[in-house]
Amino acid sequence: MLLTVEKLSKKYKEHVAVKELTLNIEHNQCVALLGPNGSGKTTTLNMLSGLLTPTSGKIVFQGGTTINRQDIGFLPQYPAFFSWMTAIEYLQFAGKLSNLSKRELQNKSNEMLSFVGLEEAKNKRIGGFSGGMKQRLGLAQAMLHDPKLLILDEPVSALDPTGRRDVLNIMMELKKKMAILFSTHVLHDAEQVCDHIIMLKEGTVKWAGSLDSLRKRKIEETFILSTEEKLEDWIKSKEYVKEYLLTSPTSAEIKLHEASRNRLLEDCITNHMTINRFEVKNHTLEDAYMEVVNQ
Ligand SMILES: Nc1ncnc2c1ncn2[C@@H]1O[C@H](COP(=O)(O)OP(=O)(O)OP(=O)(O)O)[C@@H](O)[C@H]1O
Repeated sequence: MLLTVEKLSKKYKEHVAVKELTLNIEHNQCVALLGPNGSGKTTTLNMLSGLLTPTSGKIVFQGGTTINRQDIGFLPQYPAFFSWMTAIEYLQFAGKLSNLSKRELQNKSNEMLSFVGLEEAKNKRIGGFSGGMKQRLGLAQAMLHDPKLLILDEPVSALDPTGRRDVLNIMMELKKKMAILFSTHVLHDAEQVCDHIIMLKEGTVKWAGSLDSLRKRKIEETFILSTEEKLEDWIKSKEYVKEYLLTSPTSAEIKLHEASRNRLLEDCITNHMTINRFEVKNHTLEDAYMEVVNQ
């Protein structure tokens, strides 16, 4: 195991931002930390990257109790750049914190800039860079010392679709070489690059596992009913209807109490309703995600 986190908590005064969080990351695994705003993602990543001291709990990195900064690459949510520096100057400046020799740093900086597609912009000032270029430069900086774990805080959230695609593509390449833990509040972004997700809500893990197991999670059957008649009053009067959502005055998504599927259909027929549609709704990954989040 590359990283094991046990019962990690962080309190800001009386406010518990992260509560007894437990997670594991294997070598070369790509994991998305998924959660709405304020769920504790940044606080967690800052603790794992050594920027923030936990209130309690344990972080075990490669079997040791101290985090070796050399083994971790970190891209914060809002990286600070000096706009007057050029891309290559920035990498050389940031790389001084690593143990690379001057020559190694020179070679590595050039290699990383070409890896993130900034070769041609390497002598340009960062002040003129787009958001996507800045994020790619931030990635180059985080990878400069060949870390074993790359921690990225919302790496694509602030980017336009092209910038998003570029960064996700770079992450696809990087995950062949190292483990990645990145935060996002967008399920679709998680789906693009990783196989594992950890869902956070109000500072606790709501669910953790592979995307495939989330997809296969058995979730309550929902029926789609569409008729010529207005539905609301009719649905309300049926005691076997557990929940419903009107998608139009004549269409609804309905959850039923057990074994009442036939009753719903029978009732429609007995009432001489004109059925346009009656089917089981196909659940998407998003539905499974929402069900877990709302539990
Ligand atoms: N320095 C701080 N002092 C006090 N409270 C804080 C501090 N930093 C974060 N919090 C609170 O802790 C909770 C978790 O915040 P955190 O930034 O970790 O969440 P997040 O999931 O990263 O959110 P976002 O997606 O908005 O970045 C929030 O309720 C936030 O208001």
